[in-house]
Amino acid sequence: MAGTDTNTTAIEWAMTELIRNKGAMNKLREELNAELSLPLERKSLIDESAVSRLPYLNAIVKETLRLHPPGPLMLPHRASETCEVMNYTVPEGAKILVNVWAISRDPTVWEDDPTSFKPERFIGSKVDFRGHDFEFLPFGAGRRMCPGVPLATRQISLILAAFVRNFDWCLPDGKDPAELDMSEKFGFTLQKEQPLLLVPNRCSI
Ligand code: HEM
Repeated sequence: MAGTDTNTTAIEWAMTELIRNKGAMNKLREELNAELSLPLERKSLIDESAVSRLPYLNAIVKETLRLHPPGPLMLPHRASETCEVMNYTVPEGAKILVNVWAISRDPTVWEDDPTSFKPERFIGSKVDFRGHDFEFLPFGAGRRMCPGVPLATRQISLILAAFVRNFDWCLPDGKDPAELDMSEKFGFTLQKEQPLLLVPNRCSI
């Protein structure tokens, strides 16, 4: 699946959600300013080692991957032998597509308003994307799980942190974020149908 479309799609969706959820954007900026407040750090790019000290940023990355998994059907798998899954027979050789998009919005698993962007649901939660929590599989699971997880999560976190720490963002022409078109373009990756257009203003601090 590889890492350009997937990473850019995740960052675009994260910024889309943050621009619509001012509270989350402000909370992230507060966390970044509090954690990275040394004068030297303030001037430099955000260091990779800082990411582990930023729980709200990590929660935002997870919540974005939950609501907008860049690989909505993972990659096709093939059953190596006939097996029974929940009273269904899956014949040997069948092509299997796992609907990660639907699983990560399933109201029987995600009870707290599953279609809303709420990074807080991951604060204090052990649910992770390492392939052990089957309700949250943005990178797949098992032997063919995405090998790019460490690179992807670092890149997405660092880019988002740099965006939010250094700039105030708004929509062009004073457009109201509530009116943003949230349509998805279904394909190999789950892109935004209308690309996100934002105007950056340099932050004063
Ligand atoms: C947000 C970013 C990314 C997401 C959501 C993502 C998601 C996925 C998913 C769902 C799969 C299929 C897993 C399965 O079928 O069990 C996959 C496979 C793969 N990904 Fe990623 N990926 C991302 C970034 C990357 C990056 C950065 C790289 C490499 C630098 C990468 C390389 C690969 C490769 C090589 C495979 C095929 C693995 C195999 O078939 O054995 N991915 N990815």
